[in-house]
Amino acid sequence: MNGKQLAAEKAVEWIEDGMVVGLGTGSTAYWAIQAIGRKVAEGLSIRAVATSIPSEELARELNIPLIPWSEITSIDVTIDGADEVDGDYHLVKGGGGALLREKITAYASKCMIVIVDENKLVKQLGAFGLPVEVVPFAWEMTAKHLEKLGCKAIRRSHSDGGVFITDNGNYIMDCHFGSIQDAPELEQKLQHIPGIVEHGLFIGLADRVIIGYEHGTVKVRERSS
Ligand SMILES: O=C(CO)[C@H](O)[C@H](O)COP(=O)(O)O
Repeated sequence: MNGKQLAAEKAVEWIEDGMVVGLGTGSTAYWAIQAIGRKVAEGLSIRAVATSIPSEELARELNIPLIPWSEITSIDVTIDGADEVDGDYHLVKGGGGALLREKITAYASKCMIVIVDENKLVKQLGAFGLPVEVVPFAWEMTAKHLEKLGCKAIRRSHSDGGVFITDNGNYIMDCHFGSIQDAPELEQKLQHIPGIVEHGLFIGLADRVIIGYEHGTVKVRERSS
């Protein structure tokens, strides 16, 4: 098992019968969805919501019962990956472009479990370009406002050059800060720019971080509230 799979297998231990579960997005969340699918096949009774169309499709393939958002008031536990995690449980997310649905899901969750391999742990956020979802209207202007915060903002494309469009019909600007000195302060600044739908800084949302190491061990870190 690689570090991502180890973390995912550990995380599903927190899922109990009757829970509403949030399914994350990405190559680490993939392993968690697989493990949940296995448990459902063995008789675990849960209901789930997904953070992206690919995760929803995977859940369907594995017969994980999905429910509409209109039928729930909160989520018991969400298991999702991250692109960067610092020592204060601040995250950068959105490498897979699903940050808006991921943040809606994390915010609605009683417990957000973040699963990563050791490569995602950082002293300071920002080496990974911060994904910011923006509406297509006047996106060039929104990019200029983003760059005033000290980054280089690049509209995300596919390898064939086509513009990346999110599940919500928006663009992603990857904002290269190099290092983010004060993530909560940057979060506040981002809230004020019109045109931004959501950004990939997750502050105060992660409750537990599970780290899988290549040599086969797993560490669990709990955030004290
Ligand atoms: O935020 C995400 C998708 O929007 C992912 O959780 C993040 O990009 C980590 O992905 P991976 O587990 O593939 O490294």
